Amino acid sequence: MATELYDRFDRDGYLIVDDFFSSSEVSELLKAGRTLPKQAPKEDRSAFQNQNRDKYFIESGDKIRFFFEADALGPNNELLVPEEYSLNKVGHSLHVDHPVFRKYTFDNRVRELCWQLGFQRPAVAQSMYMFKNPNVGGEVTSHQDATYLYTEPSSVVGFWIALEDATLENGCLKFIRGSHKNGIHRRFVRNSDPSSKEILIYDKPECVYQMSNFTAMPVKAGTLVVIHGSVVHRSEPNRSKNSRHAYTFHVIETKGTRWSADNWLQPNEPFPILYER
Ligand SMILES: O=C(O)CCC(=O)C(=O)O
Ligand SMILES: [Fe+2]
Repeated sequence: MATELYDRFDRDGYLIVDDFFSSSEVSELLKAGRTLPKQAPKEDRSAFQNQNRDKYFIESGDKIRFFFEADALGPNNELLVPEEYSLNKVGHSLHVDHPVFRKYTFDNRVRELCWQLGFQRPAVAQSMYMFKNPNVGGEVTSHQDATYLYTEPSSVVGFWIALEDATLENGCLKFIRGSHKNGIHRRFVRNSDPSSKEILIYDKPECVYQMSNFTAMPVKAGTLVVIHGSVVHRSEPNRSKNSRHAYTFHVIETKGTRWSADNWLQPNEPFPILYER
């Protein structure tokens, strides 16, 4: 592949595509996202931070499930903030089970971009709506997406679409430019120890990355950020008054690759494909 777009992605490990969705399309996605908190469970609130011990997370691959911000819940899981500001994210089957998110995930512009990146038979493995709400919106610690969504050989690419302006104040994405060239540093896998309470574990300790190596990527609503599976990225907590909603989904190559049996996400049906070359 010798497109300029591919060359930039290959050099940096990420790609910024301005105005990927129009403002009226962004409004439709935002409206769908803003109705999600009303559908969240009123009891049995599962904070995102409890994912290791939580079956709620591991079973969410083919469901629309709700993950609360730790700072939004009190000791008895009561809401400490208004319902609309309480969620960290919703995942992981919006691209299958929600008509609006399905429509934009399987949009021809997404297919075209996958084509330009060289995908042969791309499929969508998962999707998430990220809220990053004012005050409570937590940090996303430095990571590589291939740690969580691993194919052999690695092929995952994230599509992250800002539905509100992402700024330095509300926790825009930050990247270590070029870090996708240095391999996958650790994996998040199903625990083979049946006696352990932890269903999912990391196979290696947390990596330490130099904060000064990160480049912040503030973007306008409607911008697509394409994220290489091996590029190190993060986002800071939102301590501002503005939310930072985003819709994100992950594409994998299904031709000539194998989905890892160790991944937390194990599909009951084949992942839906975008096209076959
Ligand atoms: O929305 C964020 O802050 C992080 C999202 C992310 O890491 C991803 O979509 O891969
Ligand atoms: Fe990520």
